[in-house]
This record gives sequence, structure tokens and C-alpha cells, in this order.
Amino acid sequence: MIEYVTTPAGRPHEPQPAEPDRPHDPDPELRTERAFLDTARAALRRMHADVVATETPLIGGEDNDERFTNESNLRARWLRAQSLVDLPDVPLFFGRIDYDAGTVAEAADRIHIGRRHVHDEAGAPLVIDWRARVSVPFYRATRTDRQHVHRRRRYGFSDAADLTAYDDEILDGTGTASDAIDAGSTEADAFLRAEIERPRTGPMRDIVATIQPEQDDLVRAPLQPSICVQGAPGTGKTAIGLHRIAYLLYTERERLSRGGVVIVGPNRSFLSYIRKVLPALGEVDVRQTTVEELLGQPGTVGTAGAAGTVTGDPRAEQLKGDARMAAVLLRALWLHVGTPTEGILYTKGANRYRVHDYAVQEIVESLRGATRYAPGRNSLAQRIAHEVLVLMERRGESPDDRVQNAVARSRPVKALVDQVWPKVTPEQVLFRLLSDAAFLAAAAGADLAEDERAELAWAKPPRSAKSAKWSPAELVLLDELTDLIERRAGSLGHLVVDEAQDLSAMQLRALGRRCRTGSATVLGDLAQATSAWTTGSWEQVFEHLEMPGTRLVELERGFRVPGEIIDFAARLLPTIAPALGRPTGIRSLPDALRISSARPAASPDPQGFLDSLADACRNALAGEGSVAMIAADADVAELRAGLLDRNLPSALLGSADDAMETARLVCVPAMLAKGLEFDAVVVAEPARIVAAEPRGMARLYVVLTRAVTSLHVVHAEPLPAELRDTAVG
Ligand SMILES: Nc1ncnc2c1ncn2[C@@H]1O[C@H](COP(=O)(O)OP(=O)(O)OP(=O)(O)O)[C@@H](O)[C@H]1O
Repeated sequence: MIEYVTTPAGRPHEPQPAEPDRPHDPDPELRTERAFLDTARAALRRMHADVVATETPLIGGEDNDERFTNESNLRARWLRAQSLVDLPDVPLFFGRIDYDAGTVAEAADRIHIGRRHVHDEAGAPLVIDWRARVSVPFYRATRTDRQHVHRRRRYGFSDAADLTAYDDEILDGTGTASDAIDAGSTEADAFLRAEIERPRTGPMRDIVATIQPEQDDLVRAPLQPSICVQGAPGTGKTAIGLHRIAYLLYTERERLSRGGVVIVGPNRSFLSYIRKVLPALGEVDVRQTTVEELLGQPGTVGTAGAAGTVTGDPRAEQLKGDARMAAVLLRALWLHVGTPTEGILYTKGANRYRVHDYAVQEIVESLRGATRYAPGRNSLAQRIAHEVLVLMERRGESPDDRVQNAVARSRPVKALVDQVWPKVTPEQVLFRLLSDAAFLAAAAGADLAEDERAELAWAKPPRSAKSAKWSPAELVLLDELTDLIERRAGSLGHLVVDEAQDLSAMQLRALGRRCRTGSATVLGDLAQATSAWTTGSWEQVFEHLEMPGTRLVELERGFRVPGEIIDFAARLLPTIAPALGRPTGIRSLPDALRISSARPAASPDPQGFLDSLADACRNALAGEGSVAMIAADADVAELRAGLLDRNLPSALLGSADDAMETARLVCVPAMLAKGLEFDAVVVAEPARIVAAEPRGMARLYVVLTRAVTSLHVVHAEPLPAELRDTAVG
């Protein structure tokens, strides 16, 4: 429970950083910019203090509406204060554009662009939000299409967010020779490279200072239609999704805050990795969750779990994620509605009214499938009651609505409804489906073959629906049944689904249901599909989400992985995703890839292998930034113990949310590597990663594409054939 405080002295007043002590800088322009930064930070502190100091008026009274209004007002102010906290390590602005004189009405021609809007006491803007329309040319203007921009300035900052340098691009060629470095984009590329190569020390950072034009196009795409980004590893999909949320909250805040915005990621480790991006962009109210949590299934998948995790029999779990299950469940539910063989006799005083079985049959048939299951039960009771009322009227009575309701609730009507259209829970229906072969056969119709039904059914059914321990895939089926029984309100304003290629058809249906009136940003890479139930085509994903008009965009320009590494990993593509384009890396690092054969495969020697692995890790740790040792899930603990024995302290990813921040060397089970990145990566024994699961080759592709600076593959067993014969040594 969050506490909202109304007094100036109370939280959420965070400590605000003071201006740093700086050595005197000889460059007057830099001095001016630094002074401007100080002014802007002071203004932000004042804005924050104003919000904290303002009393939120509370409405008296204790009824629900008044309490709700008070809570909402306090929360809104709390959120506003949070969004105005000056984060000590996040620069307040990162760029500036100088427009041609007179371009921007009611504002200066020179604007500083930052993560949020800052204004002075008189209300004049000091820093303009990057999301504002007037900021767009910062990202889009080129020398050939300069959009009235004369100069684009980018700033360099120290780790403490102190301004240390600036670089200018003069787009109209009127600058001095020294200013006019290459406006074509060498400068921009250098900035981008520096930003990408800045060593990583923990969670993901925002990319707001260097968003590329093709990314900007997606970040600023309107709320409708939904968009899907198919992108090779490191093309910035996750970054785009997060910045898009921040952008949409800026342009459509009211609409979105009504339904809410949710980002769905593959597992807790990934969510922990991305958790700081939106707060750095001033957005503190976005739910970041896994599919399991969103479906209200906490605990089914723990820290180490992942969407696409198969906990039961893999083939059965795959079938349970199959789109055909939607039809099977629908039939299974409606099979509970029987054919009435008797009518009812309703008695009131000396009068008796009979509704015949054929009349009840007609009502049941007209309702079957025309409503959700639960409201159908009520309708049946009401329609029978209506028949009774007609009989009453025929006898000259004049019954009103109250009489109809009383009849609908009467014992004979209730008994008939319970018999013909029984009350059921999702658990009862699924329990029956998976434990009663005849019922499953009837519900399956032509949708499931006999052998599939045999695989789907429980080998050892639990004793009752109540004592069943549902697997993740079964919980998704329960979610579908819940909606079939009583329609769910699906009011999310916007949904971002990352690593969407791994979701089953039934999971996608569950997500789409929660966003019936909103829109979605779907992010993923078919080549990184590792779950058994992946649908394999984006068109099918849109169909399952029930978002047929989704716009599909493909990105191939990779920012994370150097060309040398992506070329190596891409050798797997003809095997795992032959239809996809070949990714490229925007950077080339000649020594980025190393492959070490630890011992001849014929004489495996665990100690020798561990020594080689430890050497590779030590070597990686000699560079800057984060280091990961990635191995098959079953091997990680043992390999980590071997590294610890060799004096290499490390954290185990999945053991705690902040594992990536507690040690420079992180041991990562291959299953959790998706979506993450590290400056240096050491991969242990690729063949075992491939052998560990049916789509092991795709898993290896994921693992090989996590490195920003260096990848070292250590193996004793032969490499997969696609990766052999490399000149790298
Ligand atoms: N325009 C950019 N400027 C600076 N860094 C960028 C830019 N675009 C992407 N990056 C960086 O590249 C890395 C990869 O980005 P991201 O994780 O969003 O890629 P992805 O497509 O989701 O990758 P994957 O498919 O592996 O999950 C991140 O460190 C991100 O910050």
C-alpha cells in the first residue's frame, strides 16, 4: 500500500541533488551551458517543492465516492511529485536545437530538450520534453531535410549527470569550419556508438538522447492502429516499447490513465532489468508484469520462471496452448446445458400454471450460444417466468415486474434451471474435460485427433476440481473459461507485449481480452522463439490477440551486437528462421568474438573445462562493465561453483531481483538470457544448450546475441555444425 502524504514535510519528498562543485571551465560556451543546467535543476527542484507543499483538498464525508475521489487526488499529486524528482544520475537535458529565427511561435528559437518539461517561476519553458512536437526535428532533421533546424547540439555528461562537453552539427552549412563537423551524420554516429558502448553496470538505460529515425517513427506512432515490431536481436525493440509508452502517456494521458498501461515481459529477471527506464523518463505509474501475474496467477511461475515455461508433459502443455482449445472449451462449457424433459408447474394460491417441456426446450435453444453462460442462466429463469406471467394475464390477472422476478426465483423454476443449465465454475469444466475421456471426446469434436486427446487428458487425475494443482497452461485455459462463463471487462488502454513470439495462442487470447478497447505494441523476433507453443507467424499472433489491423514493421539494424558476433550467430538463421532477413550490426569490433576449444571432445575433463571457462571470465572481467557466463540451465549451478572455487565471485541470475547489480559477473541460465545484455559474454558449451530443449538452436541464437563488446565461446563438445569451420581462434 502506498502512502500519500499531504504535508510539505512528508514523503514523497526525495532528497534533491545540489549543484556540483566544478573546476572553472575555460570554454565560455560550456560555462554558459553549465549555468543553464544549474538554473534548470533549481527550477525543477522548485516545481517539485511546489507540488509537495500544495495541500490536496480533501472532501469531507466517508462514503465510497468521496473516499475514492480523495484517494485519486492524493495519488495524482503523489505521482506528479514522483515524476518531478531530479534523479541524481539522469541528465536533465541531453540536446538542443537552434531553429531558424522565427520558426517557433511563442517560444525561443533555441530549445533545450530533456526527459521532462521544466519551467521557470514565470512559467517560461527552460527544458522542453523530448515528446513534444517541437522536439521531433532533434531526432529527424538531416542536412537534406533540415526541418528549419540550423544547429543540433548534443551534450556529454559525467556519471553524476554533470555537463562536461557538447558537440554541434550545423545543418544549413552556415557554421564555422570547426562547427560544421560532418552534419551528414558522422557526429551522430559517434554519439550513438559512445552511448551504446558506455559500460553497463546494472539495469537497462533509456535511449532518449539517441533514438534513431526508424525507431522514432515507431515510438511516436499513434495509439491506433496497434503495431508489431519484428526485430533482430538488439535492434531496440524493448527500448522502443518503453519509449513508446512514455510518448503515448504524454500525448494521450487522460485516455490511457483511465484503462491503464501494462508492459508484459517474459520473466521477473527481465522486468527487473527494464524497471528503471520508465521512471527515468518521468513515468512512474506503469505496471510491468509477466503474463502469469497479469492473469492473476502469482506463484505459478517464480523468479526463475518464464512465459513459455513448460512444467507438465511438454506435448500436453503445447496442446493446451493451441488455438483449437478455444473451440474445445466453448463446446465443453455448453455441453453442460441439457435438453429439458419436463416443464414446470408454478402454484400461486389455488392457481396452477404449467409451462410445458417443449416451451422450455424452445427457450433453451434460443439462448444456447447467444449469450455468455452465466447470464444465460438468468435469462432462462426470466423467460420461463415470463411464460408464467402470460398465463396469469390470460386468466385476467395483471402481474407486474416484481411478480416476474418472484417467479424467476421460485423453487420450481430454480430447480429446472439448475437441472438444465447448471451453475458451473471454470475449474469444474476443465477438471471434467481433462479427467473424463468421453466428455473430452464430445467436447473435442473434429478439433482434436484421438492421439491428441490421449495426450491432453491427465494420466493421473486429481481427486477433485478443488484439489487440482493447475499448470501454467491450464491456468490460461481457466482464464478463457472464466470469460466464456461471464464476460470480462477488458479495459486496458495500452498493452506492450515483449518477446511476444513465445506466447501461446491461448495466452495471446487472454492478453487481447484485457485490451478489447485499447491498442497494443507487440515486440518480438520469430528467430528467438524458444517455446514449444510458439505460433510461428505474426499474422497468427494478431489473430489470437483479435487485433487484425496491426501494422507490422521489421527492423534489422542491430545496435547491441557488433557485426562480427551477429554474423557468427546468424549462421543459425537458415536452420531456425529461414524466412527472416539477415540482421546487421551497426558497429564492427574486430576482436569481439573468441572461440576456445577447452579439451578434445573425446576426453572430457571437467577441471580442464572449468579452468578454461574461468580464464575466459577473468579475461572478460579485465574489461569494463557487466559480464555474464551463460550456460544450459542444468549446468549453471555447478559451473558457478567451479568459478567460485577459482576465486571468481558471481551472482546467480534468478536468485534475486537485483542479481545483476550485486556482482559484475552474473551466471545466467540460458532460459533467462532472453532480452538481457551484458558488455562481455562467456558462453559455456553451446552443444549442451542446444541439447537441453526442443528449440535449443533458437535458444543458442538468443544466448549468442547478448554481448555488446565481446563474446567468448568455450566448448569441449563439438560446436553445432552451423558454427564450425570458423577462422576465429
Ligand atoms: N538508438 C539507440 N541509442 C542507443 N542505444 C540503443 C539505441 N537503440 C538500441 N540501443 C541499445 O541497444 C541495446 C539493445 O536494445 P534492446 O534491448 O531494446 O533490443 P531488442 O531488440 O529488444 O533486443 P532482443 O531481441 O535481444 O531482446 C540496448 O542496450 C539499447 O539501449
